[in-house]
Amino acid sequence: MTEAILLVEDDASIAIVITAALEAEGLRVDRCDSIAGRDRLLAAHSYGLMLTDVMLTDGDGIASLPPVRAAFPRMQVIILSAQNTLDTAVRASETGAFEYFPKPFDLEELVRTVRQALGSNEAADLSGADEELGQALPLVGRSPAMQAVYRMITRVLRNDLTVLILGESGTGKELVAEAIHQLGSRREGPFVAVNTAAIPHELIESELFGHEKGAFTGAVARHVGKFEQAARGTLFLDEIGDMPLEAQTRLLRALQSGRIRRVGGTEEIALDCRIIAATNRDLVPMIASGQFREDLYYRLAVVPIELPPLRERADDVEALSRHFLARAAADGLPRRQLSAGGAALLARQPWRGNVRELRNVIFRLALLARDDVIDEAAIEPLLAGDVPALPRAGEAGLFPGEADGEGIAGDGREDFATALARFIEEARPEAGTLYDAALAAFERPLFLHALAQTGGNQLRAAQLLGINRNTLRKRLGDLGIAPEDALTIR
Ligand SMILES: Nc1ncnc2c1ncn2[C@@H]1O[C@H](COP(=O)(O)OP(=O)(O)OP(=O)(O)O)[C@@H](O)[C@H]1O
Repeated sequence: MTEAILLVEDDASIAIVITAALEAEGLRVDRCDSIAGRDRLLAAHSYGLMLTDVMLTDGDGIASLPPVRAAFPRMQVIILSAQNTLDTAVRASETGAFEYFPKPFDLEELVRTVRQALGSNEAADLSGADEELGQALPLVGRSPAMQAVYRMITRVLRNDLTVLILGESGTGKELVAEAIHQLGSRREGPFVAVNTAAIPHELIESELFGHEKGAFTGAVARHVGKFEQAARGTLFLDEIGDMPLEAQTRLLRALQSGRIRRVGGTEEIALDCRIIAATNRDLVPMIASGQFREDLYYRLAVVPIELPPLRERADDVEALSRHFLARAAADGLPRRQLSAGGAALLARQPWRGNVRELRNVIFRLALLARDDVIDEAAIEPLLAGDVPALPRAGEAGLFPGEADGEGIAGDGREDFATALARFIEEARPEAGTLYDAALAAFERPLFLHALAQTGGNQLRAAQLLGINRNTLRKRLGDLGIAPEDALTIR
């Protein structure tokens, strides 16, 4: 069943037009004109998608979005705005919105995008449709190993027991943590994920516990840490095996006492979140060598859930592959089928990067394959690593060698400066055009690469590049690149 849409728009005429267009498509739309109205509807109903204006009567639709995104991570968001400034576009893209529509917009394009956004939800749902846990679980796989994982998940849904998820990188640890949150009793609260390995050591405590203004040099304002941000929800501590010892000690103290104190603070704050930790490290030898606190291990591993590597559940590879093909199609890539031979070949691979690697291979196949049916012949070159690192548009580029798929840096051994010098010498662009020509030569493979990585999704490509989406759109136009060009790689 298609999910309902929440429209937050205070311009009545625009709201009427959008509602009519979506209802004509058989979609159900609930409407409100303020942030307060939005929050009331969100608390009472479930939506697959929210369309929101930015300037609302009682506040800013973007600024008020983060808690909504955290509380309803599966709900897609499309931002509509008349404030077509760079700032609004940047802020919209920072929220991870599915799309950003500057007003006036093309109604047909909006309806198409709504369908696409809902489609990506449905694709995510398809997988778990008849699993024991019902529609909401986005985990795919019916192997005995995954059945054991599902059973463990069901055991922690109606309690707050601390869960430790163990498994190699890419086995789906974060997905399991999200599933526990979404299906569990804290689903109305936020899911806050922290990658402890990605935070500089000296900032871990302040990130987790927060700090008071002036607690240390640079602490110019009070900072609310992840524990507090996760109030009423779930705190996911990823890569726990990489946490420095002092932070482990503080974490242990927090878990033991059920209270935290901000760095530099005196006030004790009661913990109100479920803790899920994960690691791809083998903690037992780390305990033996003194790198990981044994008492913390036992605190965290109240309920251990072990995700086996994909090579030990080869039975799941076919279902996962089909699932990712559906996801790719929902993301706008060509819809592909997998032949029986192709599925068998994929199931035989070692998948050292586990499900993440399989996912990447399937997305690349969806993008690169010449035929709609993916068979052994289409898969083999990818497994052999026989794919150019940077996709090309299928036309001669400005850099020598680009037309041969070698990208900007020629044969890959040449550094960028040398390639540029060679370009200036050999391409001999007309006087006054050198800068633009060089920029185009640099941007073309870069943008195609970003589009290929994101399945042609411009918003996500812009996020990957770290540039504004409108800038990307404009440059693609200037360069004559259509997002589909990323799909034309032979
Ligand atoms: N059973 C599954 N069904 C569907 N998708 C999956 C499954 N397992 C993993 N994935 C997908 O594979 C990718 C990697 O999963 P995830 O990030 O959860 O792995 P991880 O174990 O947390 O990795 P890391 O240790 O590197 O953080 C994600 O895109 C995730 O959605």
